[in-house]
Amino acid sequence: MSTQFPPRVRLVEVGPRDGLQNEQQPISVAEKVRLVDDLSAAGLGYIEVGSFVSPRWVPQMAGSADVFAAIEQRPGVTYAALAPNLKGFEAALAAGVREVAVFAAASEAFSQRNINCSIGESLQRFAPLMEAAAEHDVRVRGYISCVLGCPYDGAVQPADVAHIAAELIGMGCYEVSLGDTIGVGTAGDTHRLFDRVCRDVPRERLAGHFHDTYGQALANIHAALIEGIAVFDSSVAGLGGCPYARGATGNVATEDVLYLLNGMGIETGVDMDRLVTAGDRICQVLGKLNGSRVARAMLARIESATG
Ligand SMILES: CC(C)(COP(=O)([O-])OP(=O)([O-])OC[C@H]1O[C@@H](n2cnc3c(N)ncnc32)[C@H](O)[C@@H]1OP(=O)([O-])[O-])[C@@H](O)C(=O)NCCC(=O)NCCSC(=O)C[C@@](C)(O)CC(=O)[O-]
Repeated sequence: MSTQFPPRVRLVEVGPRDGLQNEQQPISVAEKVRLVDDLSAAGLGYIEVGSFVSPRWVPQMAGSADVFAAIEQRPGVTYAALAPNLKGFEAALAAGVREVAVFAAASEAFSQRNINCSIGESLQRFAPLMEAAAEHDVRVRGYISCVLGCPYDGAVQPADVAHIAAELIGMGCYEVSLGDTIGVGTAGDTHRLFDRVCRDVPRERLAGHFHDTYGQALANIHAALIEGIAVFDSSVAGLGGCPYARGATGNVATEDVLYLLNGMGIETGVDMDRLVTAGDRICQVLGKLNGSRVARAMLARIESATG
């Protein structure tokens, strides 16, 4: 079998946002800034830094404007933030953010739990945001959660995901990231999903966002690569989880995705050693086990070599 894989993949690092949003313990602005700066120094060209959402809903993201003010903005790196509505967009704009992401869901129950409105209402809320973004020349990325299953509604139909993805693109999102929020999908599901969505949206405008709850994320990324998808979201050290999807573990670890891609000869521009160091550092700050198996293996090797 000869499969044509994309020669280059863009990694969207979501650790500082998706990774940290679920942490209960306080994390200082300085630590968040350090994480973002470590990640850009490792060569990541796209970093989701924070969220402009209600601090009552997601308290950990409350200081996002302060984080944006203090990070070192390297040329060529995109520093993005989530914005669920016009209020969030205006706050992001005031903080100097030049790229935002809106987020919808493929299931009604998750939409209600996550952003307190139906899928249709969420798209209506995005309309004035999209208008304002166009006016200020701010790029907008879109997310769809629960594309391979919902913790409340169960199965999700690929045709429904395709419909919402096409709506988001039609509204002006330059790319839509399809999120397996609870990590239940398999490689077969991933093939079927992208095969169906690509009938309505060009594959160049789609990304994959996999959580590793069932240990399937790398297999799903490989399946998506076969479908010609060349943008993947991941989180350093596998940090994360969604506050509105109980039991969902972190995103697939960036180190693990990088190891896969390096082994396939696919370019990313990311330096593994620096990335592992960045992940190790934030795990020590949080006092938690590193969720990347690659990082754990590399760190163990270094430890045994240095005695
Ligand atoms: C969307 C809302 C705000 C609706 O929340 P709501 O309560 O329906 O909003 P509202 O418009 O009725 O306003 C209620 C209050 O919130 C305020 N408010 C309203 N908007 C904002 C804002 N932007 N920033 C700050 N404050 C805001 C507003 O000003 C008002 O304040 P009050 O008058 O009561 O003092 C709320 O549900 C919310 O913030 N949800 C957060 C959802 C979230 O961040 N979830 C995690 C990220 S999504 C995710 O992780 C999935 C993803 C993307 O990674 C992909 C995947 O894996 O699936």
